[in-house]
Amino acid sequence: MRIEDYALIGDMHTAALVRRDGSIDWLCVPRFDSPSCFAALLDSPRAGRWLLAPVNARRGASRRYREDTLILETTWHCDDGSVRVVEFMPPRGEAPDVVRIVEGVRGRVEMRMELMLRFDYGRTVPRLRHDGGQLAAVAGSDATWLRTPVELHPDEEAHRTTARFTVGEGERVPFVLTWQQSWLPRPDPVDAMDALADTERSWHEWSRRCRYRGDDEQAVRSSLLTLKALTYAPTGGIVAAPTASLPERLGGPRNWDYRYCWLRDASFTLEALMSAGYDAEARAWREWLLRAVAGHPADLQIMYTVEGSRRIPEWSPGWLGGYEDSRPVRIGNAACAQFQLDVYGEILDCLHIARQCGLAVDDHAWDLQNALMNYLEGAWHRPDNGLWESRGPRRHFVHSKILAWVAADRMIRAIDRFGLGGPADRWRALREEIHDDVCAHGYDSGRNTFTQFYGSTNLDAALLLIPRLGFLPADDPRVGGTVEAIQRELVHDGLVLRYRPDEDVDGLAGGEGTFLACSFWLADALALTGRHERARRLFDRLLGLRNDVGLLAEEYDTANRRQVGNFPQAFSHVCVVNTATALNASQDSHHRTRGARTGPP
Ligand SMILES: OC[C@H]1O[C@H](O[C@H]2O[C@H](CO)[C@@H](O)[C@H](O)[C@H]2O)[C@H](O)[C@@H](O)[C@@H]1O
Repeated sequence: MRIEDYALIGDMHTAALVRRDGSIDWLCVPRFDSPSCFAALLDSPRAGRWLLAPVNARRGASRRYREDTLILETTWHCDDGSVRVVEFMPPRGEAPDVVRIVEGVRGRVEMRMELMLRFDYGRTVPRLRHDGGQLAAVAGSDATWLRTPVELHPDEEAHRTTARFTVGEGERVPFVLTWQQSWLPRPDPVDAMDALADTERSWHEWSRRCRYRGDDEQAVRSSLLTLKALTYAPTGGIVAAPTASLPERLGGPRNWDYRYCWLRDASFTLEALMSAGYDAEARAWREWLLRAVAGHPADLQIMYTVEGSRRIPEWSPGWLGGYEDSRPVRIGNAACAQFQLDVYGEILDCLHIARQCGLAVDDHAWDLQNALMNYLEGAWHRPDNGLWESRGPRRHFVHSKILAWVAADRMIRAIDRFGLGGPADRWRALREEIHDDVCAHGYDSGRNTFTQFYGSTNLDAALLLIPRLGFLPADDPRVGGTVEAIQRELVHDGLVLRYRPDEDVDGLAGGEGTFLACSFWLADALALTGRHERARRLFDRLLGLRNDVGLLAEEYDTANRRQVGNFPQAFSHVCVVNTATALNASQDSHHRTRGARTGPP
C-alpha cells in the first residue's frame, strides 16, 4: 500500500493510521512515542494490525473526514449493498480507545474482522482470553480489551482473533478497543455512540476557533486539524509526525523516527496555529519549553520527548522488514545530541510572534530568552549540524547563521516594541556583525547566490526563507539571484530538493525525494518577489499532491508519483497554512498593482 493510502485518527496523545482497505496498520500506545501494538506499516500483518472490511470489497472505498473533525468515514459499495465504517479516537479519558462503528447503508453486507495484536513493535505476541464479554490480549505491562456484540473467534495458534458478521441497512455494529496497563482492572465499557458525539463536539469546538479567512479555506482548516492532532494534550509538546521510519526514498536507508518534539518543527507549527487564532496552544507550548529547556542554555537539546525528557536513544528493531523493504527501521533519533544553531532563532522568532499575537509577557519566558541570547552571542560562530540535521562533519551552514541573526533581531524588536529589559545596543552590534559575516562568507558574488555553507558552492533550499525572515528585502538582487539559482539547480520535476544529497556533506548514503516544505517555500519566495501567478500554480500543484483526505508526507517521489517520508508531516501542513496566507496577501497587492497599472491615471 502507498503511504497516501493511509488516513489519520488520533486523540492528541497518540494516533493511528488506517489503510484504505480498512486495516489499522500503525498505532503506538499510550503515547505517540510508545512501542506499537500495530506495526504492519513497517513490515506485514504479522507485526500487528486490525482489519475491518467487507468480505467482498471488490470496488474501491471512498473516504472523508466528517466536516472539521478527525472522524473518518469509509464507504464501500459492494455487490450485496453498501456499508460505512466510522472510526475515531475519542478525547482521552483514563485510557486510549479506538472506536469503529460499522453502519449498514444499503442492502446487507457481509463483513470480516481480523485483529492481530503485537506489542513492542511487532515483537511480543499477547495471550488471548475472554473476560466478562470482552476479549483481552495481555503481554507484560500491556493489555488491550476489545468489546463488541459480534461473536469473536480467537485463534490460539495463529495468535489472532477473527469475526464474520452481516450488517443491514440502518444497523450499527460497534467495536471498541481499549489499551490499558495489564495490572489494572478491566476498563469500564465505552458507549460507541456517546463517544462519537463527544468526539465530534470536541473537534467542532476546536475548529470553531479558527480565524483563517481567505482562499483555500478548506485546505487550511484540514491542515490545522492535522497539526492539532500532532499535539500532545497533557504537555503542549508537538510531534514532527506520528510515524517512524517511513522512507525518504523507497527501499533506501534514510528512515527516521519523528515521534518527538523538535524545537524547530514545534515553533513552525505554533506560528501556523497562531496565524489562525490558536493562542492557547502557544501558551501551552511556551510552558512546555520553559520546563524542557530547564537549566543552562548550553544544555539545550534540539528535540525532546513530548513530555520534555531528553534521552531518545536510536536503535533498530532488526525483526521489522521496513516499509517496502526500506531498512534500517529506526526507533529513537540520534539527532537529539546534535548542535543546530538555527533552533535559537526559531524559538525567539516564535515567541516574538506570540507576543505580537497578544500572548502576555511572562517574566520567566523573557528570562529564558535573554539566557538563550547570551549563550548564542558566544556560540553563533561555531560550525553546526544545520536544520537538515547533517550526520556529516559540522559546517558553517548559512541558514544557521541567518537564524542567529533572526535571534538578535527579534530580541531587539521585543525591547523596542514591548519595552522589555535588555541590552538592545549589544544585540544591535551583534546583529550587524552576523549580517556582515554571512554576506562576506555565505554569498557567492560570481554566481549571485547565497550558498549552503561557508566556502562551498552547494545550494540549500532553506535559503528561500531569507526574505520571509527579513534578513534581506525581497527586492534585493542577492535574494532574486538565490531564488533563481535554486530554481535552476534544486528544482526537480517542478518540485524542490532541499539540497543535492552528497555523502561527504550529510554523511548519508542514498538519495531522497523532493522536499515538500521547500517546494512551498519556493512558492512563498515567488509570491514575495512579485511572481504571484507562478506561485499560485506551484501551490495548486502541491495541494494536488495531498491524498484523498488532505494529508501530506514529508517528501514526494516525482518519478514514482508517490508520497515518501514520515506521514502526515507537520512541516508540510504548516506550509499549507503559511503559503495560503502568503498568497492571499500577495494576491491583494498583485490586484492593487494591476489596478494601479490599468486604472485611470
Ligand atoms: O536528513 C537527515 C535527518 O533527517 C531527519 O531530520 C528531518 O526531520 C526533522 C523533523 O521533521 C526536521 O526537523 C529536520 O529539519 C529534517 O532534516 C532526522 O530526524 C534526522 O535524524 C536525520 O539526521
